[in-house]
Amino acid sequence: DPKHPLYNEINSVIAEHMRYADMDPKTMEETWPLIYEEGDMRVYKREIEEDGMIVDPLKAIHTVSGVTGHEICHYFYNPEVRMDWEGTLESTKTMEYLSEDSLVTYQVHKRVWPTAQRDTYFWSHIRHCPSEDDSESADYWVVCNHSTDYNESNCQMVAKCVRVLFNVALICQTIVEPPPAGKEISRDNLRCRIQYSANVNPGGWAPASVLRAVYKREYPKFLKRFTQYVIDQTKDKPIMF
Ligand SMILES: O=S(=O)(CCO)c1ccc(-c2ccc(C3CCCC3)c([C@@H]3C[C@@H]3c3ccccn3)c2)cc1
Repeated sequence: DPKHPLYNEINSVIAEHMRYADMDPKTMEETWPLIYEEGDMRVYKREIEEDGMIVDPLKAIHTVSGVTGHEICHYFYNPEVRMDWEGTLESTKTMEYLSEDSLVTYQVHKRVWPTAQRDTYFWSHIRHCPSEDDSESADYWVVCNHSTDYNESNCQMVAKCVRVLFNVALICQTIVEPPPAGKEISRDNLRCRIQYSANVNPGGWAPASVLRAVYKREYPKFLKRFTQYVIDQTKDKPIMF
């Protein structure tokens, strides 16, 4: 029985993202042009236009030491800390908690000259996908942010903003190097493999050259800033497995 009106939609969007989980860099590079590489971070992008709109899908694979997938997803999902790490936002407002793992948010992005200011209205969902008993499958934590029009009429929107439509997923896998026998697991034994995918439709006219420059500049910056934020927030805290 659907727990709330978006329950079924969320389930099918998550299932779709999980189908593409675990893209290894080899397979990626065959079909996704690499646009940025720094340390363990690789950012890939395809150039796609839909009725004259730049809708370039983006995928990033990153490995971050010292944190778990649960911690990465916890801070990515938590609306209370969004402004602490999201440098491109002017405002964020939690409109409604659908359950403790699903909520609806309205955000206004900082204007990207010369384009009109953008806003987003989306559901967020956080989920732990444990590996099955056969332990073939891996253990994932997932957060998905997806545009919606659910109860939009209740939302006081900022005038003149162009609505961006998007579908974003953050899929994380924790790798634990077992510590010496009898020793407790410390953050030195942790690595988190992150797969970030973003499909963003800018929602209205924007010059292709400007958009592609923004994508190329903003995504790596965004991923670096967010992952560093989680490292800083968790370093003196007990590990969230
Ligand atoms: O990971 S999330 O779910 C985190 C929720 O806060 C998310 C991240 C980014 C966006 C996003 C929204 C608008 C725009 C553009 C479109 C025209 C003018 C602004 C962009 C462009 C790609 C560039 C960009 C990338 C990263 C950060 C900010 N800017 C991205 C949406 C959601």
